[in-house]
Amino acid sequence: MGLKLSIWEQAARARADLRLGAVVVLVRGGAGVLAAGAETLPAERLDDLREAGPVDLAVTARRATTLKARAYDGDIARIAVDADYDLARIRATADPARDLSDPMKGPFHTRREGDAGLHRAAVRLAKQAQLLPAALVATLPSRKAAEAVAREHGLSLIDADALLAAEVNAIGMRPISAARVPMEVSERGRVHVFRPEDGSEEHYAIEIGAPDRAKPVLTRLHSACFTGDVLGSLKCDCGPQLRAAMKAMADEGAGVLLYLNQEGRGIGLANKMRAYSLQDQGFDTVEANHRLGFEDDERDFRIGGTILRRLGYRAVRLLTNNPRKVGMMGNAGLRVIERVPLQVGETPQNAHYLATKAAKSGHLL
Ligand SMILES: Nc1nc2c(ncn2[C@@H]2O[C@H](COP(=O)(O)OP(=O)(O)OP(=O)(O)O)[C@@H](O)[C@H]2O)c(=O)[nH]1
Ligand SMILES: [Zn+2]
Repeated sequence: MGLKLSIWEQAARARADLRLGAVVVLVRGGAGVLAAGAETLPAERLDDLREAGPVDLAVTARRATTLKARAYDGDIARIAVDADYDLARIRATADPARDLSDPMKGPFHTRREGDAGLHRAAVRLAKQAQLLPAALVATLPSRKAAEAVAREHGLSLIDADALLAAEVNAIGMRPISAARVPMEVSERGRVHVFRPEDGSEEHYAIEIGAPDRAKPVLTRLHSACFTGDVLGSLKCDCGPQLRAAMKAMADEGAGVLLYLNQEGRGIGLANKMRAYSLQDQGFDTVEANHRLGFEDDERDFRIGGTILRRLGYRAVRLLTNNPRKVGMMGNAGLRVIERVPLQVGETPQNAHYLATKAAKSGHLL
């Protein structure tokens, strides 16, 4: 029957479940677990997890470093949640907000026996759901037992290997709608909305002027920055970059702006504000992401390449200072004929931020 959910559909549903505080079931080989977001799980469900089996808090190796917990599983650490751990302590372990004012209550016991594949998938789902990258994981006796729990309680059931494998392929993008939007910089504007086939956030392509598909088009891959784009925040250079890119396209008579909903370099606005709060405590933009348990950049720029190809473009002149964007466009089958620097909007408030990106994230000055 065609009613069976695809791995994308299962993952989209599980992301929504985690955001709500619901428990999902993950299976791999003969093993199965219950998994939940450390940030969202209600207190009464922690007792249910404990009844089901031994509970771990799965965090990234980045977060484990801050906690001084040993990560035996490469990118993941499995912290044993002892019986005396309450939810407040679990959340304080996952959330760095009070690392300084309320220093960690370690030492932590991290597991090294057994396999972390299910924990890795749980953290991956939490990241995709734009929650703190930390998951509570209760190990069940077997895959069969896990499947029975999923059936009995109507919980989402996902194969962990299929979830992690699905990310390897670039996501398909469906064009949904498009219309003319005259703008201040150019009366000839056209906004296209694309919907990813994995049910994640929509992205936009804005054609300015009259781009010729036979020639390399002036292009900007812009990641959403609510604070910079909308509020005019002085902490970053996003707003000035956005406007300068649009003006360059208008001056040239043609260009494509890709407005990608990857707020906070892919961690979402809630986590970005957590990162800003850490920056208020003295950490730089990269350290703040790491303390939260994220990489400094969690974006997948293949999205932009896929959209450009759908629109019929094959070669670009890319407005950016970020060499990773150039590399990823190449991976998505777009030829980058030229990198066009985009250095605007330096303020006293963002000078340190820009210097950090140059020193630690490879941005070109
Ligand atoms: N996590 C995090 N994200 C931030 C911070 N400051 C800005 N951002 C996000 O960074 C992204 C802006 O990056 P871009 O300007 O697209 O890209 P870039 O990597 O700086 O490369 P350029 O093309 O050279 O501008 C947006 O998604 C912002 O929301 C921060 O301190 N922490
Ligand atoms: Zn910004």
